[in-house]
Amino acid sequence: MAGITYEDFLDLSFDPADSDLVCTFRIVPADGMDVESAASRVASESSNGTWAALPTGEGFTDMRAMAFDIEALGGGADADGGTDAAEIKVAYPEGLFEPGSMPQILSCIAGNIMGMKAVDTIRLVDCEWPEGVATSFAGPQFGSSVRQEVFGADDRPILATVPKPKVGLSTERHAEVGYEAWTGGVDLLKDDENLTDQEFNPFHDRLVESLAERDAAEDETGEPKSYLINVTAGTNEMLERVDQVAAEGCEYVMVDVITTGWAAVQTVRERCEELGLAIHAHRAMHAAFDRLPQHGVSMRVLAQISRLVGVDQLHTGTAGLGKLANEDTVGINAWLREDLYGLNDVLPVASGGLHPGLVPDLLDATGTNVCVQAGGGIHGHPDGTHEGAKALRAAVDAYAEDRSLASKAEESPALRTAIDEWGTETPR
Ligand SMILES: O=C(O)[C@H](O)COP(=O)(O)O
Ligand SMILES: [Mg+2]
Repeated sequence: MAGITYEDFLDLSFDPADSDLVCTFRIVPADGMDVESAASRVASESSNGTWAALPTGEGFTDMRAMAFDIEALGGGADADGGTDAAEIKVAYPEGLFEPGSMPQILSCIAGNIMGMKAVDTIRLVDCEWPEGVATSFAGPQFGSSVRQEVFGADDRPILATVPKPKVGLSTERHAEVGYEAWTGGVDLLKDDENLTDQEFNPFHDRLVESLAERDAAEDETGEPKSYLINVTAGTNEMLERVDQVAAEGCEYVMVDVITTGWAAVQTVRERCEELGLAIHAHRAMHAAFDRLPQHGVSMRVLAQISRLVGVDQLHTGTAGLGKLANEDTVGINAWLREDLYGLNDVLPVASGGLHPGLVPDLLDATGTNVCVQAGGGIHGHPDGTHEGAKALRAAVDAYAEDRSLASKAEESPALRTAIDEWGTETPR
């Protein structure tokens, strides 16, 4: 090759190798740019090209990505109602990637191209991960096995709750709320995404006091209980907190995976393996990447990344039923469960505006191999947290028993009250 220009990154007859990472992008070319030119610029900028023609020759390894498939999306597919939106596929050679480094991979496939003027918008929609790249990551340590192995939950989903208000509760009150919820029937107490180590509720005190209440709740109910404590912080501080969690005898840590960053999650994953802890991933800030359908990085790809870097549980939405916008919860959950070269699966977490009246429709959509989380849908119960937890547990038990909520409510006053309060409406 004497030299390369962006045109050398498009070949519609190209057949990707099994070892290539194939990415699907949805693009809207800039005004005056045809889709072929835009597609080849995407492949060029995300591998080893730039805006100018480049010399090649001695000392150069060909690491070109290739745009090889273009499908017009037709009228109205652009944000502005235009007709030139397209879905394109780009194949990246395996050697382009540093094994086991998610930041490096993303700097290629979701890097400069996200702001490139050749496209008005660009969205990384999906990735087909080849074995070499996928297995250079650890994947989940436990995955959905926690549901049965930690909690013995059989046919029902495991249940979690976030004390509300999400921040501002004292440590003592937080732990008490945990006790009320655990003894009402939830399996997991969960911190909220913005509760870490604040003066009103310091991390280590909360860890110790909550686990003391956890032990009391286990004694009272005879059921295993656990705590998703939020270790989110700078990486070194997170590792300190992970060590504290293990030392105090908890099974899990929770990490805000988008705001901490994938490299930090990879580091936490290594420490969690040494200590035998599972990772619950909260996805706060994901919508900055995935909410606008024409641009960014899809939740599907964020979920793929989460599995590769090794979280065990991940929030994937509520199949349209809760308070948050969701992208294809069902399809994402299916991907998290598919075989991926022997890597463990991920337990999907449904959270955001759930309450007992939504449980049947939710579980019809997601199946029962999930974690169901309700904050407001427990603590907002007219009779308080304990009754709220009983109501949610009754709703999932009814599903496992193949009974309607109405029939279960005849024997569960807590569920009856929840249904009377919230019905089966989706909150906003
Ligand atoms: O972090 C979460 O999952 C949310 O705080 C859910 O809260 P909600 O159940 O009250 O919507
Ligand atoms: Mg929250």
